[in-house]
Amino acid sequence: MGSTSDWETMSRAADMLETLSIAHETRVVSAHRTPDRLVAYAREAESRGIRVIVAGAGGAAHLPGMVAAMTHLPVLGVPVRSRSLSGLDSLLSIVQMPAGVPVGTLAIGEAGAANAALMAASILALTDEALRERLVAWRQAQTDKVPDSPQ
Ligand SMILES: Nc1c(C(=O)O)ncn1[C@@H]1O[C@H](COP(=O)(O)O)[C@@H](O)[C@H]1O
Repeated sequence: MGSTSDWETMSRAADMLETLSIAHETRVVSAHRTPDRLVAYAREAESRGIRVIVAGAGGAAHLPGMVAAMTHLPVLGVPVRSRSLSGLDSLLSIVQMPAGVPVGTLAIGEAGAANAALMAASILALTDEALRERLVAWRQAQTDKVPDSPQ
């Protein structure tokens, strides 16, 4: 994430990864404030064994796109809700990538963060049968919790 202030949102992704027993790390990396850290993180991620990167940022959210420019790993972007423009700025900054450098962009805020983790799980489950089973079970539990009437 671009700032510690994003953690309230991005912790939803970490919680979901925890729930699905997916190994993960959390880092604060900013294209604007820590550009050298960004370059090192993006360039070294694949060789460190990372398989999917979830990048959350708000406002002028260049982080996901810059990471995607420097790695061949899948990058999932989460637009964090901003104070001034409620995250519309974050969304547009992340989603409007030029052709050739994709960022899989999720919804603004907590739902987007949780869904980024679920999307990462789906990607990883393609080559991990045990994870696929945990993901299917989680989805089924979600379905089972939905009442068929409001009262
Ligand atoms: N969008 C970016 C980037 C980046 O894109 O690299 N780095 C920080 N930020 C964002 O600035 C917002 C305000 O940050 P502060 O709360 O630290 O002032 C955060 O949502 C962060 O993601």
